[in-house]
Amino acid sequence: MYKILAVDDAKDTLLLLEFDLSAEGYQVMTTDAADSALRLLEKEHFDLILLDMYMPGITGMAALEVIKRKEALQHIPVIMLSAADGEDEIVAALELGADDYVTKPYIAKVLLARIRTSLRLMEKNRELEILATTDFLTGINNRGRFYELASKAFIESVRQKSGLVLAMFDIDLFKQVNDNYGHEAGDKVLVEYTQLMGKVFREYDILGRLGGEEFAVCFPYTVIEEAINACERFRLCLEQHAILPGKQAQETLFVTVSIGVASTTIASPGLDDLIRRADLGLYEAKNTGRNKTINADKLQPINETQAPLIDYIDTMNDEEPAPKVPQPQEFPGIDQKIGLGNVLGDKSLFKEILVMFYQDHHDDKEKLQSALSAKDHATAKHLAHTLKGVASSVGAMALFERAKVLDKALSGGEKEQYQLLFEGVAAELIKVMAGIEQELAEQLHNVSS
Ligand SMILES: Nc1nc2c(ncn2[C@@H]2O[C@H](COP(=O)(O)OP(=O)(O)OP(=O)(O)O)[C@@H](O)[C@H]2O)c(=O)[nH]1
Repeated sequence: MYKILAVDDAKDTLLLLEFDLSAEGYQVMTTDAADSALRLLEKEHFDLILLDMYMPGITGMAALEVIKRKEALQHIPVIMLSAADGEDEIVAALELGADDYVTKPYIAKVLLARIRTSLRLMEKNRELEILATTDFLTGINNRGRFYELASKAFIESVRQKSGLVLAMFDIDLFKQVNDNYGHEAGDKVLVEYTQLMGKVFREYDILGRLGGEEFAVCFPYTVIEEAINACERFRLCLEQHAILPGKQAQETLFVTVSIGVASTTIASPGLDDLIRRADLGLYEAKNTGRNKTINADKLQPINETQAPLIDYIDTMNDEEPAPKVPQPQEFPGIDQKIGLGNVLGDKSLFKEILVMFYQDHHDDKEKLQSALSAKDHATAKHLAHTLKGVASSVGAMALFERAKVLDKALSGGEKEQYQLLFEGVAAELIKVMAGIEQELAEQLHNVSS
């Protein structure tokens, strides 16, 4: 039931309004002064306001100005009621933000019709706002809304000198979920994952889906240790959370998540910097085995001039990240445990796949370079994206990471990064392809002849 606030200094008008509106099924509250109306609006929720223009004390126009300036109130439709029917008054009220203007004495039928129209418009605006700010699949804040809310929380934390923490989340090897169980199952995982987030984190933590399988949480009034505890609680819950990939599915699946966490304890010039640092923690988590939370505040301080590049450069070091368990490195640049795992340990099938990978992608370096030189970024993106996918399938994880950052840069239009990132991909491609060439020379020869 809609709740309407009627404000008028004439008691008889209030009685009449109460009668007409109640008869139409609205819940009505009345008050005879603007100051008490503003106090009521602070305390209670209303769906619409009927506001007299001229009242002793604060005028209706002054109250209107306050309502339309306050973020929490400005969406409430206001219909001005006035005996004054001069065009200047009407224009002034509408320009100040009134949604409609009705002259007194009013005709009940007309006033009720105008109320219905205002409420209908308000509903449509609400729906549009939800569409514009909510992630369609999971129902949580989308990227834009997350940034808006987190920015406000950041500014508030600076004002209040209170702690604020930002965490970036990325589901591990999510591509494999899609590849093995289908896209619908992938969507189901994302939905259940978000529901679990909603259960584990507090109501006033800000959750957002930044895109794909990437999520973020902003923790206002929180120190990093508390946020890490919350993230770890979530990570452990997720690890044990069995997901049924489809209605008819027999077996359940499990996913894990990598998390990077950064706080404002380390002077942050802004939210973007905080996000960038949390992202570094996330990369570190991915590069050191996944399914873990990394405190980015404890990572090596970054030379500020290098900072914008760091997302990309950190995966382009000459040194490979040290694997947890040393792997027999038959194929340079390829983690056989992962590659073999993808074909359920079938070694001969794995070798066949490597041969196919070689055939299809050994000249990707040249193709990528010529697409970039021709500024054909759509083709370059397609190549990088495909390479990323197949590299992870064969276990070429460093190549996967480098193709991934190039793919991401191409999606984001970060032109100045393209060549540098391409060189990282090219170096890794040369290494991986040379290894396959050397180890599988015979098979490659058989295929080509
Ligand atoms: N089902 C589904 N998949 C999505 C959605 N958005 C993105 N994806 C998929 O998420 C996958 C992300 O894969 P990658 O970026 O390669 O990373 P990953 O497999 O999670 O590997 P790591 O992040 O390195 O652990 C891609 O296969 C996308 O197609 C979505 O809305 N639904």
